[in-house]
Amino acid sequence: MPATCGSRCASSRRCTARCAPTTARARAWTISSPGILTASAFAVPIARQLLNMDVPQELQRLDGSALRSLFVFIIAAAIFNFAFMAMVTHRLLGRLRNLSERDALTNLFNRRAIERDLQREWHRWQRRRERFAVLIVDLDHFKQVNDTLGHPVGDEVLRQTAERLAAHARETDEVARIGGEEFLVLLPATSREGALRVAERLLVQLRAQPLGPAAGGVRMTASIGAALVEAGDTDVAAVLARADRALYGAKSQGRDRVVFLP
Ligand SMILES: Nc1nc2c(ncn2[C@@H]2O[C@H](COP(=O)(O)OP(=O)(O)OP(=O)(O)O)[C@@H](O)[C@H]2O)c(=O)[nH]1
Repeated sequence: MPATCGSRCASSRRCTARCAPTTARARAWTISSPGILTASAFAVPIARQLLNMDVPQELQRLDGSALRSLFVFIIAAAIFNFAFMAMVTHRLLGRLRNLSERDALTNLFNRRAIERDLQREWHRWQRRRERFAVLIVDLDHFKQVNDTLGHPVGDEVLRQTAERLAAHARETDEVARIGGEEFLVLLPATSREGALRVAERLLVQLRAQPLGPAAGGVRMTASIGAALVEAGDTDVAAVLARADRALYGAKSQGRDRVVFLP
């Protein structure tokens, strides 16, 4: 278990609020506005040049219908260019967003993304009294895998563990990698019993089958600290602190188990 576990929730960086619905548009504007301003700065002198230009003799000789065709062609080319650039920008923004929200090794949500979603659930809880639970899942004795089979196999263990967690969480739950061998499962709109059922299922799925050959065929277990949002909680950090303490309890009681606090 990382040494920082106990202090995690005291950190304001971990629990920073990000308001999901408005940020995507705000981010897109922040990224594209310098481009728009630069383009405008160039557009004015270029337009002046064009207005001052003499019409070439070849163009002067064109009749009405040829001029119309040329005009239509120029407009069509401009529209095509605009649509193409808009599509490229849209794809790039999508990729950027994906990169900023995903863990590079496992492709699960990263800490930043799950913090945003934790805040969203916190607001739901405050507005509608909809309870959410968190599970902190920490692999047992993972260091031994690295020490005996090497770091690349350790990485594969993390990847395959991530796949199993994601495959056996509920459709509406979110799984994130928040540290080396530590994962967080966010369970929206749930009860203590519901969260316990999911936690037990994840433990069974991890220990039931050894991982694949690329992960050394090792059989991994995990310890889970679980917590449900309570009336006395002042923020998300309070819930995470309880899950952290529960995880510590699961480790000290012998690992491969879930402990629920309070
Ligand atoms: N392969 C690999 N190892 C990592 C990564 N991130 C962290 N680690 C290793 O994970 C190990 C975690 O060790 P510990 O915190 O002692 O945890 P543990 O061995 O699972 O022990 P318990 O949690 O107490 O059961 C350390 O050896 C880290 O170097 C990673 O991305 N890839």
